[in-house]
Amino acid sequence: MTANALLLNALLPLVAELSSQLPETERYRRLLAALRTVLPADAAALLRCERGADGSDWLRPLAIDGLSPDTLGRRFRLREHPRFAALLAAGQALRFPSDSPLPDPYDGLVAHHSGAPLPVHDCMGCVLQVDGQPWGLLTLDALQPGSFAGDAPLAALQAFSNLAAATVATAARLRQLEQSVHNERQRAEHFRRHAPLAAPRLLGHSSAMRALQRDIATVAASDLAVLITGETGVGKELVAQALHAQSTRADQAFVSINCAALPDQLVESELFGHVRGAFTGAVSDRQGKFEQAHQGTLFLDEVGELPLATQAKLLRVLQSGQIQRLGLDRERTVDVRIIAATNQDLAAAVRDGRMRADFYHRLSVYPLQVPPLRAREGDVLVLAGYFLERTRSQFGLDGVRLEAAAQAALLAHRWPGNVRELEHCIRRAVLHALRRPRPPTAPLGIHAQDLALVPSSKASTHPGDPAEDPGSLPPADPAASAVADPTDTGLRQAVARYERQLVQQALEAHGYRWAPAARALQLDRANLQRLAKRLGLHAPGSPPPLR
Ligand SMILES: Nc1ncnc2c1ncn2[C@@H]1O[C@H](COP(=O)(O)OP(=O)(O)OP(=O)(O)O)[C@@H](O)[C@H]1O
Repeated sequence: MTANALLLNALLPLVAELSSQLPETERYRRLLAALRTVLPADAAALLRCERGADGSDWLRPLAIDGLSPDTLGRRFRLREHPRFAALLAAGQALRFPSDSPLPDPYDGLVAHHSGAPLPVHDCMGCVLQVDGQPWGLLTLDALQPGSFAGDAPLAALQAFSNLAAATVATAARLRQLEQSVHNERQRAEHFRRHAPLAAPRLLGHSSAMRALQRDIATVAASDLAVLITGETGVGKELVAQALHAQSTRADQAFVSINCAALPDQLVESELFGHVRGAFTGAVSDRQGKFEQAHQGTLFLDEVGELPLATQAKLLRVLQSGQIQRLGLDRERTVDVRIIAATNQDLAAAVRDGRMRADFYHRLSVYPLQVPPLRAREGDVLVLAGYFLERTRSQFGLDGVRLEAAAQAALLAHRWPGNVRELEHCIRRAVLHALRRPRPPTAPLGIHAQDLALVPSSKASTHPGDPAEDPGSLPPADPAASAVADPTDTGLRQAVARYERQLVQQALEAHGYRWAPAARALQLDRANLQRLAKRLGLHAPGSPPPLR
């Protein structure tokens, strides 16, 4: 193989490795290994030029090959090492005569030769220039005199050094780029956490909503704990955001936690944080939601789901303002405003012993009731328009029109899943309407049947009837709820079909939320999820499959 081919063979993998995730030390080590395949030597080193605080110049080994490992811990002061100084001054590849009287910086450090000083040997090196400045040095030592004789080794070293310098420069740029991407991400994350929450659009002109808006404005300015109640999907989280956005804490964090979404063992660690080793799996220190919300607002969603023991701890935090990370003795003071929400009857939960009375009273200093959608006269169309517009722009449609019969159907429906149900219904209706052929420029018309609403659902308006109670199933569609005739299909299939209807109805009734649907079916959430999966039902939160 020619010298050039050898050089190319050694360098190509180096260039390829530039884009890999190799740590810097490994990259440099491979660079030296490649150098030694081009130019056989007993020792090679890559050293970085550095300037000390006192202005003196130093060389720090970055990678070594054939030198004792402790070399990596040394630093060479330039003025004490005339060979290094000569290499830097030369600005190009330089070979020292075998009998050069200049002391060798690697005396006693060559791995296969423990003696010092080194005997007569061959030594050459070359400076790596990056952006016109000396960046470092490559050095090669061969114990056999004459190893580097002739012009070829010098030329090869020079060519290698030029490419190595380019490699180093590119690696440095990649690192800078990674660093700036990392910094940008951190800034964005910081901004996301601390940016003032844009006041959410709490749509609705009904008198019930106007009263709620007034209540929000009244209590927002205070630091009182607020308990937001209302059926599932009425917009409790939106109300919490509105409270925060109108409070004096608006430019601080709004942190939310869904108390139903976490297993009991994790809730406390999520709320209060933990230190490394506090429990199995706590591999590092972690801030809890309270610390994240310091000076801001903490929103405890589905607060009725908190275990009793956690309620007691939370109560202490609310009274003292002191939190303690799991596994740490020390307490820290936090300044957090609590807003909690629930779709349960917490007073009943207190009576049943599922909620501590003291915790309940502490939370409900200022209760806010969000009205169900059916109690907001006319708002359903305002909201439908808003969701239609959002879906239109998501799907890149020119125009979407709600036909008169569809408007009437929306107004007639009782909306047990409230605004969330409406949101899903509109998205599903648009998808449904899109399946109909239409002239390319015509706006998409949403017909009543696209909404797939159950017309009988307004029938009952008495308090306490199934539709008033978010825990119950909505009135059933006669077609959907007819029990499958087992003689048609066999018992097993008929039962599966019936199960599927019940689960589907419960999910729809509860805005496709697992927890309340599971409660209504008297199952626990995990069992319901397994059952829905087995029955081939879609996940809550995603629009249901088209019928
Ligand atoms: N007045 C409103 N204006 C605009 N969007 C609304 C309004 N009320 C609710 N929404 C939307 O409806 C959906 C459900 O609202 P949200 O999650 O706040 O309900 P929730 O009462 O907290 O539900 P859950 O009890 O299930 O936790 C969200 O997408 C929310 O943005």
